[in-house]
Amino acid sequence: MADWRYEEHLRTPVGRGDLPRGGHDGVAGGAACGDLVRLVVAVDGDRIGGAGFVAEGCGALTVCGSVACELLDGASVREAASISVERLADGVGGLHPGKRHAAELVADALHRALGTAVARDGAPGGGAARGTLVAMSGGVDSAVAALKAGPDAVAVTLELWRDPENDAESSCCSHSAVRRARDLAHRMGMPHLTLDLRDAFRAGVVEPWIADHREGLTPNPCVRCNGDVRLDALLDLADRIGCATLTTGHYARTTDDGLLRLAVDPGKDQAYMLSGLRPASIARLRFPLGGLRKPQVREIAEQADLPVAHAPDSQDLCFLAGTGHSRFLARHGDLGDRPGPVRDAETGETVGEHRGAHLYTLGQRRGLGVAAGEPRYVVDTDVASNVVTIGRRERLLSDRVVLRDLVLHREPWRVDGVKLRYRQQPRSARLVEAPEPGELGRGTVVLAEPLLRAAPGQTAMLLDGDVVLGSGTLA
Ligand SMILES: Nc1ncnc2c1ncn2[C@@H]1O[C@H](COP(=O)(O)OP(=O)(O)OP(=O)(O)O)[C@@H](O)[C@H]1O
Repeated sequence: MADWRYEEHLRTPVGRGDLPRGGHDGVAGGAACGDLVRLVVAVDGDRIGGAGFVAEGCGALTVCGSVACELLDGASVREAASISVERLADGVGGLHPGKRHAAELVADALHRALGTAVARDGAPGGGAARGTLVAMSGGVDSAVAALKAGPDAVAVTLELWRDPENDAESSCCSHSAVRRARDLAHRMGMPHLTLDLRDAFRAGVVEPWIADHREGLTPNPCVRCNGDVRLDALLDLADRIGCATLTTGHYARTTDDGLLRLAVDPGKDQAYMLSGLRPASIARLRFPLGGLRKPQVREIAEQADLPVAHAPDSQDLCFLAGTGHSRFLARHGDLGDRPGPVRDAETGETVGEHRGAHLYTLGQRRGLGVAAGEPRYVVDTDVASNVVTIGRRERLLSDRVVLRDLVLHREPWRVDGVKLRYRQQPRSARLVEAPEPGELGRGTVVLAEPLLRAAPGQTAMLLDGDVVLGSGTLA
């Protein structure tokens, strides 16, 4: 027999149709399952100012919406962010497994609404700062970072990408990753917020990535995402929720004077992805994994019984998961295949056909479809004439790299190393031309030994030993 509370919520639902003015929407469900819930939450300072919902579909959805509104009544933002699927189900003495779906949808709608309400109306600098804001992607690294975050931590997951064809569901950008992260945080007893950054991500990361391909560049969207999109939004949220610092699962370290430092594990180091950050942002970041190696991280996760202890590492750009590079450009950037000639740099002859110059990058060796005795590399791509030129390795060797949009946080003479690709160890180098520290400009790096040229659009990270002094973009 159903719990009396279930019947009570069904008969007289709390907050049904009673949507607070000035509140923010969270919607979950839809045509696929026939259940749809819209929850509206208003935030006043660090408390919930009001909550209401409308639901279409099964009765359990109305019941869970009603339980959510009851729990939200008079709650602080942190208490609201702690409302888990379990709490919703417990509110009616447990739910039949077939009805759990309703609690999950209501939790999705609630946390979407709450995240938007806090991001827009939360009190900046309100209350004494306590604890850290932990960025959880649903993967093992950020779960372990969360374990090490200390008391009063609040977790947040960014919803960055949702494709109409659902193609990135397995990646850290996707909605299933948001659910996974929220469940993990709630298991650890941590409040969790969802922040919908899809518009900013599309405008600030995906569109420029497509535009760069159109121009024949090889962009680095992770650097842009970390710098301009997600960390700024996360630090703003930290202010609004009353957290002094931001903790992430990046493999990187910081120095006492506010600069980035390479991680202990060279195979996992992610300082490159963060090298565009301003020192003011770096000073607020905490990287608990910077001194650990990946097997140690998995061991910690296993000991804590985290279900993601053996989750695979993310391999590709998050928004490409399940789609692939060329298909994504065709679908989202109208940059379909455009066959053209592959020329040999030595002879000038056409030696094959490529799929579109925008799909190739300097230094690329595989996927050229050209049989030659000795290895051939892409030595030039020209999107205007749609020609890809290949040649011997020596054609790509260079000891000079020109950078644009270069920013240094210390004097140029300190630079003694550079990293030109994510998966490349730092190389000895010095700067012979550079803007003043803190100013944006052009610069020239001279390498101690010639190196295969990296593609225009890639990031160059400048180092003094293992300390990151700044970064620029290959011109
Ligand atoms: N969607 C997201 N929401 C919140 N934080 C995120 C998100 N994606 C990444 N992060 C944060 O950035 C860090 C580095 O992200 P990256 O995409 O490189 O993940 P990763 O190394 O695969 O880590 P994880 O195992 O936590 O997914 C994560 O550990 C996490 O702290």
